Amino acid sequence: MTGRWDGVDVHFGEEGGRLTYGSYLRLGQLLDQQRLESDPPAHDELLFITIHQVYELWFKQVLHEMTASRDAMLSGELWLAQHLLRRVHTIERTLTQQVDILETMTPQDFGEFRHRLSPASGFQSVQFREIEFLSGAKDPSFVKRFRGLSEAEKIRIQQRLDEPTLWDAFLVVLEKAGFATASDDDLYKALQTVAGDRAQYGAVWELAEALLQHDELAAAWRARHVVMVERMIGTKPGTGGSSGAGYLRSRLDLRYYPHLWHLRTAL
Ligand code: HEM
Ligand SMILES: N[C@@H](CC(=O)c1ccccc1NC=O)C(=O)O
Repeated sequence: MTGRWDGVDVHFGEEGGRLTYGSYLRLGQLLDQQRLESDPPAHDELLFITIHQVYELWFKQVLHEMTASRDAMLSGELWLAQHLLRRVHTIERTLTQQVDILETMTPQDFGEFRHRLSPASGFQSVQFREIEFLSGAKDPSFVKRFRGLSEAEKIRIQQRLDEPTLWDAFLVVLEKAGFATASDDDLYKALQTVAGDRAQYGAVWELAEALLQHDELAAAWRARHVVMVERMIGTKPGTGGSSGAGYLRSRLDLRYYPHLWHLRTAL
């Protein structure tokens, strides 16, 4: 296609000759990654795969932003740290809303291919566990429970166990602002002072709020996921070998930043 722009002929989509929409976004590879297990194909299995792949793409983005936010805290760039966390919040809201799409699938239609999925389950999502670890909830017992990880995945998850979390980085922020954080008492004193003097500690307060928001949104996803599970499979055990909804309910009280929640009672 040819057009005119400021008197210059432009051949739309041909600038540079090589890069195209599809080649830039690797659509050939991306759109060839949805392979059904069911045979004959169950109609809803494409939706199930697509939803999970979209989740994993957003998990990758969330890890990218959380890592940069953690590093920004460590180097004292507080505005950037909260800015990136706000982007994470927006993605997290989208991830919870996506449950609506999957819930257009009925239990009967899920039942057409569910038996093919065992022993796979969301339990084995490495990026999901990386997000938990980087947030602050490091639980090495999950690493042992993974099966069939690639070498690259093993290295990645171990690295997440070894590196500082968002919470570690926030403690560094408090220390650089002049607070002691060694004991719980020190920490609550610091958080109270920040909360009570936002004129002076506005950037630190905003960061604490952004962390709490991340925690709340993760809890909202867990709550939404378990209700979806009850709707889909009732109290059946999970394909991943857990009790199913019972196991998922046992994780609902998980909080990344219990100190920030505890503080609310004192505000
Ligand atoms: C029909 C829809 C779904 C059902 C019935 C379902 C069911 C379950 C069950 C029963 C478990 C416990 C592990 C086991 O299988 O024994 C589980 C864990 C999990 N699922 Fe799903 N799930 C669904 C959709 C999703 C989606 C869309 C995601 C997004 C990635 C997801 C991510 C996870 C994660 C990360 C875990 C591990 C949670 C943890 O250990 O705290 N699930 N799911
Ligand atoms: N665990 C689910 C199956 C399931 O949802 C699933 C299976 C394979 C890969 C990802 C899954 N998603 C979340 O667990 C079930 O027990 O029905």
